[in-house]
Amino acid sequence: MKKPKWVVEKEQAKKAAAAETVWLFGLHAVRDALENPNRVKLRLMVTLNARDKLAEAIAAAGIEPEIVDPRRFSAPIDPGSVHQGAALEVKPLDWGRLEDVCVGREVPRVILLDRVTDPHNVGAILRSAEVLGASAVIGTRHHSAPETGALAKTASGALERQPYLRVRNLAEAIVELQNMGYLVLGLDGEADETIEAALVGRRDRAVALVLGAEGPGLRQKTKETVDKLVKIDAAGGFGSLNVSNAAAIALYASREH
Ligand SMILES: C[S@@+](CC[C@H](N)C(=O)[O-])C[C@H]1O[C@@H](n2cnc3c(N)ncnc32)[C@H](O)[C@@H]1O
Repeated sequence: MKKPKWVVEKEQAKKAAAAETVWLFGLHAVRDALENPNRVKLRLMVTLNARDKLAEAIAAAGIEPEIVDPRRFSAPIDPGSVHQGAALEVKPLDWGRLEDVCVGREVPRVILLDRVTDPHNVGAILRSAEVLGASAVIGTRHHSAPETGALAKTASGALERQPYLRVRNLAEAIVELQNMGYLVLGLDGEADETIEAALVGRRDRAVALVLGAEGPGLRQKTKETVDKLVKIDAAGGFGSLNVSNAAAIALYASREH
């Protein structure tokens, strides 16, 4: 019996967390990784059709592709995935330390994820973070989505450009950001104050936005460590947003308008 997609993704994430290499797939994700000079590329598998579509990027990367019959493409990547005839084995990117990616921009915005495990959500957050000009997305080393093909595909190239760091301890990272001068806001649908109200007169400050996991939301320790809990005002008065939608809205609301 075919395994459900979420089971396959969970297994992949477990393997990716332990493995030294990752398979990226899909034309967009593979092209952007091929074009990234900082990416260590190990093996490229393509159909003839995909090779033609990726010709420029393949030439620029100087990698010899292995041509694969489209009907036999499943190995070594997840058979259920939409690979579009292209898969690239890479080493995960190394973005360095928190202080390397969270300083340097004039008015930085950073997103922190408190155990967000769904690779599609993290991929979508990376994509929004890049579009909306965030400096970095920070997750936790354990219990958060590692770099996988599914994440890269949803990020649609943003994984190559948007720093994605996974730290050992989120509360410590929050304190580190506070020491760097960041105002750290925890996003919580039950908070009393809106994000807009919390930012009145503070838009020129560096801001970090902390979002919670799909089921449990922010952990108690995270709630106690942030400077303030804020909500995105829900017009309907009930229900919560998907975490990637909440991240995009919060990021947009926190910008210097
Ligand atoms: C699906 S929600 C989790 C819902 C969870 N039951 C809770 O109590 O927070 C995932 C994350 O998205 C963010 N979020 C969703 N809706 C929000 C809202 N209206 N205001 C602020 N943050 C929200 C929060 O960070 C939340 O932890």
